[in-house]
This record gives sequence, C-alpha cells and structure tokens, in this order.
Amino acid sequence: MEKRVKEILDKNKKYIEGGNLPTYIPELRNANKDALGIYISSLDGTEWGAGDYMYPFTIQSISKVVTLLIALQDRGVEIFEKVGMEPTGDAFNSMMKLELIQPSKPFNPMINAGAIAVTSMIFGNYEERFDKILGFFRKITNNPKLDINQKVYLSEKRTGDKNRAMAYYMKDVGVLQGDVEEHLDIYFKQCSIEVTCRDIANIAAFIANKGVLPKTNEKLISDEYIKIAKTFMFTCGMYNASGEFAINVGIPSKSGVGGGIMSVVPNRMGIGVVGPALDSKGNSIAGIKILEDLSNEYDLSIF
Ligand SMILES: NC(=O)CC[C@H](N)C(=O)O
Repeated sequence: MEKRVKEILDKNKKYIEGGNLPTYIPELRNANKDALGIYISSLDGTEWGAGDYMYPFTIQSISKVVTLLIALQDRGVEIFEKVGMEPTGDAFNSMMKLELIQPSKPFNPMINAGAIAVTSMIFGNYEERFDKILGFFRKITNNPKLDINQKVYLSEKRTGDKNRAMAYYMKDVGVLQGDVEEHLDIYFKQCSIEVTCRDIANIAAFIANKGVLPKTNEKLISDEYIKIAKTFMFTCGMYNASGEFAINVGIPSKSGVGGGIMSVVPNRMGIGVVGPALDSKGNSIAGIKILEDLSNEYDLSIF
C-alpha cells in the first residue's frame, strides 16, 4: 500500500495549481502552497507517511471535532439544545442561517458559529478550558509537544470580525452565555494548534477505534459520542461540499483552512492529509483528489 499511496500522491500534485491559499487570515498566506503529504495510522499498529507528512500546519476547523467530543463529555447531549444537527449547504463562515430558526441556533457544530457555541459550553474558567482542550489534543495525538502557532493565533484574533459578529449575535439570542471575547479567544487558539499529518491521523485512528487510544487501550470517549462525531464529520465535515465528498469518497472526514483533512475509516485506520492550496469551498484541492483515489482503490467508502 505504501508504494501505491506515494504514486497516488504524485499523480494528484497537478491539482495544486487550481487552488489558492486562504487570505482572510493573513498569516495563512505564508503557507507553502505546494506542500502535499499523507499519513496513515492503522489500527493494526502500522503507521507511515508519504510526501510532506511532517509539514506543520494549523489544525483550524478540524479542531471542531475534538471540542465537540470534549463538550459532549462535559455536558452530554444537552449541548444540542443550543446547537443543531443539520447540514447548512452554506459556507463554513456563513451567518445567513443564524436567524432562520426561532429560537435561534447555529445549524451544526462543524460550521464556525456552531463550533464557537460548542467551545463556550466546555466546563471550566477561561484558563482551565484551553488547558483542557490542549491537554486532550496532546493525549489523542500522542504528541506532548503539541502547541499553538502564535502568529496564526494573533493573526486570526486580529482579523476574525465575522466570527466575532456571529458570537455577539449568539450572545444576544441566548445561545452563548458569559464573556464572548473569552469564548472567541479559546476558539482562535484551538484553531491555531499546529499539527502534522501524523497528529491528525492519530486523532482519526482514535475515533476509528471508538474512542480507545490504540497504543494504550485507554477508553476516553463513549461509543455514543464517537458515533455522533463521525456522523457530523460525514454530513457536515466538508462544509457545503459534504454531499459530493460523501459520494466520491464516502469516508467521515473533516477539513480545515490550514489545508488539512482528517479522515476516519471506522475500525480500520485514521488518515491525515495536508495540502494548503484550497478549492473555492475551503477544502484542500489536491487532498480531496488523493482521498478519492485512495477510497476507490482500497474500498474505503462506508457504503
Ligand atoms: N474552515 C476553517 O478551517 C475555518 C477555521 C477558521 N479558524 C475560522 O474560524 O474561520
């Protein structure tokens, strides 16, 4: 498989040309547009990477899956009183549907509004909450050195006015409680955690293994919450490209504007892909193509 995956990666490099780096978080313009890497973390214990799998990038929206698991662990399904379960068909940062349902609720935890609301529901004061998030990330990536990229964090904090607008709106309608700036700060920090393909492949393997750390057999999250996370990845993880991705790839996945895609092949493996050049919907343009080929060749679709 290793040799074939390397060939698939090389074959799909040509798609990078049609993609662009995101510009709305200024610091992300400094990413290497040509980087392309993949890491596979199998539940049978084998793991390996190809291409630029050690290229560091910020996790961005992929973090939303992890904070969802933490919030579920803290509060259970009561979080769905404030956040919905439906795909939007809109861009990840759209605010259009926030006013649609009354009482107002962000549609799902994978879009920005929903993720900010989820982060706000994690138990603890300001410091405790981010420590808890980072500590959990370190544990499930098996990487105690994991930390935030300060430049990206400050860049988004300075320019994240659309997220700020949505958060203040949500406070007004009672979705958020407490200090909005603190919730946003934690959200910007979680998005700025710097990872490699290996880190996100390890998170995916942990989810594929039903919330049990593959190396130590420690069960951290219940089957029910893992099932909820995988389902959201499947229905909303690639934003308004989730339907097409479900047909062409069929693997529960979550992308981020840092260029990462985290894919969970239940009971088999975790896959981490990076390619910072994005398509018009904010997903790694070559990364999607690699996953398409991989899914077809190794029959990875869940259907
Ligand atoms: N799609 C993404 O990765 C978006 C995350 C980014 N931090 C934002 O809030 O806009």
